[in-house]
Amino acid sequence: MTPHSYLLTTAQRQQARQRAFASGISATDLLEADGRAAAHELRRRWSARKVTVLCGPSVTGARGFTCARHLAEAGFTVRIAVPGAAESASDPAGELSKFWSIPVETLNSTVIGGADLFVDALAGAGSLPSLLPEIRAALARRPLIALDIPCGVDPDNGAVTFDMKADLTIAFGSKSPGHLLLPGRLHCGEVVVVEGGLSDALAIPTEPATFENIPALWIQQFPWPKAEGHKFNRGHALICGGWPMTGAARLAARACARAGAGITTLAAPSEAMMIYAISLESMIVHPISLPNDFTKLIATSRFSGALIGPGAEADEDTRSRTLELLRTGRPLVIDAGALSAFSDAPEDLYAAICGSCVLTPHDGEFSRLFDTGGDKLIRARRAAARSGAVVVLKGADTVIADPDGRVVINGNAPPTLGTAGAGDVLAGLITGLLSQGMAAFPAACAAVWLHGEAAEAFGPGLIAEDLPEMLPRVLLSLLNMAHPAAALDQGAV
Ligand SMILES: NC(=O)C1=CN([C@@H]2O[C@H](COP(=O)(O)OP(=O)(O)OC[C@H]3O[C@@H](n4cnc5c(N)ncnc54)[C@H](OP(=O)(O)O)[C@@H]3O)[C@@H](O)[C@H]2O)[C@@H](O)CC1
Repeated sequence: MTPHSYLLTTAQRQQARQRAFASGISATDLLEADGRAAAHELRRRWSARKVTVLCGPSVTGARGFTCARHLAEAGFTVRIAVPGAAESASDPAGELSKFWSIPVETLNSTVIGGADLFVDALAGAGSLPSLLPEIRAALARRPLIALDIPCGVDPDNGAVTFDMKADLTIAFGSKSPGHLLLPGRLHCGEVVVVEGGLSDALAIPTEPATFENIPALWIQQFPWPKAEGHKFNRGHALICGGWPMTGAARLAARACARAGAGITTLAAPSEAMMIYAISLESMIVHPISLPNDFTKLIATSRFSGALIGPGAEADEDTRSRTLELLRTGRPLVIDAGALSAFSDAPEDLYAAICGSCVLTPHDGEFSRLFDTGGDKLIRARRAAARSGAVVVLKGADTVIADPDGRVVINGNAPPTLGTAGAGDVLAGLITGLLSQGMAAFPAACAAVWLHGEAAEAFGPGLIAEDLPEMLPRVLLSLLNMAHPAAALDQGAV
């Protein structure tokens, strides 16, 4: 895992600052570097104009003061406004005030009026109920740039207590979970990370580690086809099909094959045999008629990864098949009906999980199996620790948690992914990667990222069937990132 995708909580940032102080860097040095970097980013985007910087009493407020000075030196007409009495503005760095030449004013309609640009350096100032509606309305009429994170967004979990939306958020050194988790993400606008005063080395956090889902996290482990490979050693995936909802497993099977599985076998209820056989031309469809057909299939098949749940009834049959698959010890994805089949006794599922296993619940399925208290990071982390499986807690801000405590937050999913069958495709993608030997946590992260990229590449009008068909394009750009020379060989420019 690369340090560049670390997401730092407030406590981890404070610890990083303490490490910086212990290494001889002063608070003033850090704030100067952060303020200068923020001003540089603003100057890159806007020419000199009238800007009002709203500074709270926290470290973010101090960054605002420093940024304001750098903007003034660059020719901007700058006003500084603080909530409450101007004379009560604190100086967190202790020494910074000697650099201020701009008068500090009380935040009110007058100081807001006439500005072309606003900088929100209020983070950590609480919910600011004192910001009057007319001030908020004025702020909404001009570009609003937040330092660290918009006022009212909790950096640790994305909870929102105050409705102020930024057009751009400037984060220092790394993002925070609140930049990616909903609803906070919707208040951040574009998020840009600038290099502030804290070096990467100082910012590497103590546990628990949380990351943004970027290819650098897992690209080295991605199972590209090998020159000496053939279909039997590229991964053999077993997909358990349902009836009468056959679409779900068919979508999963297509995604699984597109993710690179050399062979995809579908275990099909005999009533649905023809449907599966006709629509999945390159796949092996294996009929399941008698009660022990499934047992025989998994005893004789050399599958290296399996999926159960899409389109399956949440009943005793599904439950016992899931347990049978778990007993093989081979990599397994448990989704949809196979998760809900354990609603009455989730402990039975936890007890049976061993080896490489991924659970892919949406919020509804999650609530049937796990404790729903706490924010999304807490819920996913606790569920992974409790079950011993990698948990993919789906949503617009999908969180992937490993039982060892690592968590990844995904940020590339467009709203079009909220469509029937998209979850089935994701389950198939994970299965395809698992069956090729990729470990459960990176496989889940990679699949979630590919899923988001495929939807983004397709654009508006997406239905789940489009996702597997977009994968070749997305995989080619991933190959470009991994091995630029190899991608050139395939005609990429
Ligand atoms: N072509 C096919 O064959 C297709 C087959 N499919 C198959 O259908 C099966 C049923 O899947 P399912 O997810 O629709 O139903 P189910 O498990 O009853 O949960 C639904 C309840 O949970 C809640 N809920 C909360 N958050 C939620 C969220 N993010 N997404 C969804 N629900 C959420 C919500 O409760 P509410 O918020 O309404 O109170 C809702 O009422 C499954 O096997 C799947 O593979 C489909 O994939 C489509 C294509």
